[in-house]
Formats: sequence, C-alpha cells, structure tokens
Amino acid sequence: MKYTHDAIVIGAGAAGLTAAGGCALFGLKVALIEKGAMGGECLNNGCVPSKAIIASARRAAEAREEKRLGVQLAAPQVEWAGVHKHIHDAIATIAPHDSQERFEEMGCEVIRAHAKVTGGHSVEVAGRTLTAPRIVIATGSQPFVPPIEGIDSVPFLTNENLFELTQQPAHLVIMGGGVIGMEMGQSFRRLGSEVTIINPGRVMGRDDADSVAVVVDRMTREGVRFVDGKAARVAGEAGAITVHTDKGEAVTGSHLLIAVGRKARVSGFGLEDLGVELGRNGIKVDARRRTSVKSIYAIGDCREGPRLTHVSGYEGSNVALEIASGLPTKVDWRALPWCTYTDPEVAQIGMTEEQAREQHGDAVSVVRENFDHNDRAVSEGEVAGHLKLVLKGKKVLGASIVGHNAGELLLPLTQVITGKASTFALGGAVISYPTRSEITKAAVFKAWEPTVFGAWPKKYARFVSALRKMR
Ligand SMILES: Cc1cc2nc3c(=O)[nH]c(=O)nc-3n(C[C@H](O)[C@H](O)[C@H](O)COP(=O)(O)OP(=O)(O)OC[C@H]3O[C@@H](n4cnc5c(N)ncnc54)[C@H](O)[C@@H]3O)c2cc1C
Ligand SMILES: NC(=O)c1ccc[n+]([C@@H]2O[C@H](COP(=O)([O-])OP(=O)(O)OC[C@H]3O[C@@H](n4cnc5c(N)ncnc54)[C@H](O)[C@@H]3O)[C@@H](O)[C@H]2O)c1
Repeated sequence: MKYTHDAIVIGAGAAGLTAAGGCALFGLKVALIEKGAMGGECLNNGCVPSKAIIASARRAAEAREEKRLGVQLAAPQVEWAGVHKHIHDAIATIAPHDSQERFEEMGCEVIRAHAKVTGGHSVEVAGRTLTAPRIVIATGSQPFVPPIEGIDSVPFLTNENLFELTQQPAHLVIMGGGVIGMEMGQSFRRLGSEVTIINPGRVMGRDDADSVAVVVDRMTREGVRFVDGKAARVAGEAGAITVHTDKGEAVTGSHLLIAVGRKARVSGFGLEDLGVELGRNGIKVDARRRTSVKSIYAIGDCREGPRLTHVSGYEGSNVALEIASGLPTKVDWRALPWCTYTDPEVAQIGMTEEQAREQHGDAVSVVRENFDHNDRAVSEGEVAGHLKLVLKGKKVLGASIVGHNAGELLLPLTQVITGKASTFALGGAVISYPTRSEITKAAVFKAWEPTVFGAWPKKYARFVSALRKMR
C-alpha cells in the first residue's frame, strides 16, 4: 500500500503535540490534525488559566494576612478585569510554544479541521484521505455534566467557560470537591467571592487523607464552606441557582461551577464504525498505548487512565519513540507524580499509603517529617504540612507531601523510585506539570537532543518506517 504519511496524529493538545513533534524530529512525515485551538485543554482552558488565577488569588491572600514577619501589606483591591487580563496574557505568552507555525517548522503538516478515522490506516480530513502505517488518537476529554434533574434549565460554568467570566461571581457554588473544585474554590474565595463546595464524603479522594486535611483546614479558615453530599437536583436562574443535595440540603449561589470529572472524547470521529474497543470512560489501550486495532494508538485524556498534562506528554513521547524505533515502549506508572496547586500544595508520587497497604499489607511502613522541623520553612514562617514516605522495607513505594511548593519536592523521589538517575533518564522523567522542577528536564533534554534526533537515529527511523510500509 502506498501511504501519504509515516504517522497521522489527531488532536494538538499535550499528547498529540508531543507525539507529532517527536515523530517529526525523527525525520518522519507526520500529519497533525486539530479541529479547535492549538494547545488543547491545558493551554486554553485547563492548567494555564487555572494556575494563572491561582497566582492572582495568592497575591490577594498575602495582602489580606495580618501583620506577618514584621510586615503589614495594604488590604488587597481585586480588579476582575485585571485578573481576567492576567489569565489571558498567560495563555497568549505560552501559545507560540504550541502553535501551528512551530510544529510546521519542526516538519509536521498541520491540518486545522475535524478528522474522521475511516480504517486502521486511513483518516479523512478536509476532503482528503490521508494514509499511514500508524495513527495516533489524542482527542482529549471534556467536562462530565451529570444528568441530574434541572440541569438543562440552569446556566452553569465548567472549565470551558469559567475563564471567560468578565465579572466576579458573588457566590460560586461548586459541584465537586476534586482537583478543579479545590483549586478554583480557594482561588475564587481569596479573590473575594463567597464559595461553597458540595462533595459526597472526602474531598480530593485520590490523595492521602492526612495531607488533604491540612488543605481543608486552611480553606475552611479562609472562609470556604464545605457541604457533604451529592448534588441531586438544581433549580433557579442566572444569578440565583440552587443545588439540592441527596442529604436534603439546599445551597443557593449566584453561579454554579460543575467539576465532577471528565468524559473521554471518543465518539463522532469514526471509532464506533471501526469497532475500536472502549472501556468505562475512554479508549481501551495496552501498556504500549495500542488500541484493539493495533495500528492505532490512543494517548492522553481520551483513553482509560490518569488524566494529566505530564502523563499526556509522557505517552506522546513514548509512542513517538515506539513508532520511530519499531521497539515496544511500555508506560511505567511506578513514579507517577501529581500535584494539586492549592495553598498549601498537595503533591503525590507513586503509591498512597492506602494503595500500598492494600497491595502489601503489613509489609508497609510510613515515616513522617513535619515542616515545623525544617529550618527553611521555619525561617519563612510557612510551617504547615508534612512529608509522608511510604516504604516497603527501605524501598520507597510512594510519598505524599503537603506544604508550600510541595510539587517542587517530588523530583528526587522520582529517581529513588525508578532507580534511574542518569542525565538521559532525567530527560525522560515524568515530572508534575506545571512546576519549576521541569526546567532541569528541559536543560538535560537540550543536551541530549542533538544525539537523540541526530542524523543516524533519523536514518534508522526512516528505515523502520520504510520496512513497515512494505508490509
Ligand atoms: C481546569 C483544569 C486544570 C488542569 N490543571 C492541570 C494541571 O495543573 N496539571 C496537569 O498535569 N493537568 C491539569 N489538567 C489536565 C490537563 O489539562 C489534561 O490532562 C491535558 O490537557 C490533556 O491533554 P490531551 O492532549 O490528552 O487532550 P486535549 O488537550 O483535550 O487535546 C485534545 C485535542 O484534540 C482535538 N480534537 C478532538 N477531536 C478531534 C477530531 N476529531 N479532529 C481533530 N481534532 C480533534 C481537540 O480540539 C483538542 O484540542 C487540568 C484540567 C483542567 C480542566
Ligand atoms: N493540578 C492538576 O493536576 C489538575 C487540576 C485540575 C484538573 N486536573 C485534571 O482534571 C480532572 C477533572 O477534575 P475534576 O475536579 O472535575 O474531577 P475529579 O475526578 O478530580 O473530582 C470530581 C469530584 O466530584 C465529586 N462528585 C461526583 N459527582 C458529584 C455530584 N453529583 N455532586 C457533587 N460532587 C460530585 C466526586 O466525589 C469527586 O470528588 C482531574 O481528574 C485531573 O486529572 C488536574
């Protein structure tokens, strides 16, 4: 069969950009297809805008503090137009990194249209039929809106329109006390909105309970109200929306934010007709990210598994490496990190204590160090929090850190858990996004780039692709 490309990538978010960029840097002919904005969710309505609003909120919170370290700041004056501008300036500043121009410079053919997969090796887009031995699906996810009574008759926010708000909500009611609910709840409260978070049971259920308790305590003291229950019915109109919980409580606010998880984007682009196997929430993949149709990979938020930018990037580079080298490249989640950027931050790597005890029972031990014994923390007056190291013998299975900039403290643990500490390994390490720690990976990657994407690897990748095309 004569192919138009070596690889076709659908979706230009963190996953698709990394896969397409990687293949192009190996000298392969790649089509990158995006129907919406380049950069996908992380850049346009996820990580970047949410971390920008967190930064504005932190500034307001600091100014609101009583005299501390001998210094009293003036009371904060929040100007919503300025917050909105900061969010969109941050997006605009980062956008060139994910732009069509940059990926065309790398060698990708970028097509801005809706793609439809029509076979194991073919994709229809903008009136053309593209063909390649390998197709990579990186179509992402969208907010899950629960089908509860009244949901169609009230206006609500999700991450897709939250950052477009041109006026500050008087009272933001948040359905869901997961990562988005907690990060945005604290931010809007600090910026001056009243905030109520409705969640059944423990908030941030995937994280270590002791660590989460420290954040809940801080947010409660800052004035966030937590309501235990599941949103069961909504009613009202713009400016006065009431959420009724399954426990009989009713909360009325000016705005409603829905943050109860994600729905993988898996329909409307041909997978149904091809019979690609789906799981409960996403495309089923093996450890190499291959779907049930082996020439098609699925990476990032659209497949079953963790949904984080650094995970999307990791899977994108793995798949690019597998396509270029022809060698199986499996994911390794032993040192998977994630961080919730509340203040204090909650950072996790590898197994939580709960997961470790489920798997290894009494063989697990936990050591804990509190920040009030850490001289830097004491000097800065930021002593809230701790580090919990989850061990089997002296082997680290995981760690949970809650405290100032906790996300920045994970990197040495990545190396301890994987046992890989070379510069090459650091260049491929999975580092929580967005953290300043990523700069070390970027630097060593720059050092390795001329070797990894040098003339010989490029020749080899083209040879592998030519062999594949002959089959
Ligand atoms: C508010 C919020 C904050 C977040 N903060 C963080 C954080 O701090 N750290 C972190 O690690 N993660 C964070 N995340 C999660 C992170 O944003 C996602 O995991 C990541 O963006 C997923 O990347 P992706 O490439 O898999 O998908 P996406 O970024 O969703 O990209 C998929 C792309 O595919 C395109 N597409 C879909 N179908 C087609 C088609 N048929 N044809 C052409 N194009 C198509 C879409 O238009 C989209 O651009 C956050 C998420 C949210 C909502
Ligand atoms: N810092 C980060 O890395 C970061 C930040 C934001 C988002 N994200 C990603 O985005 C994804 C989505 O975040 P999210 O906060 O929407 O989901 P989530 O899965 O983190 O949390 C959803 C929460 O909603 C609750 N819930 C479910 N149904 C409910 C109902 N009817 N009423 C009230 N509560 C209900 C659940 O109990 C859960 O606590 C995350 O899984 C994460 O992968 C990551």
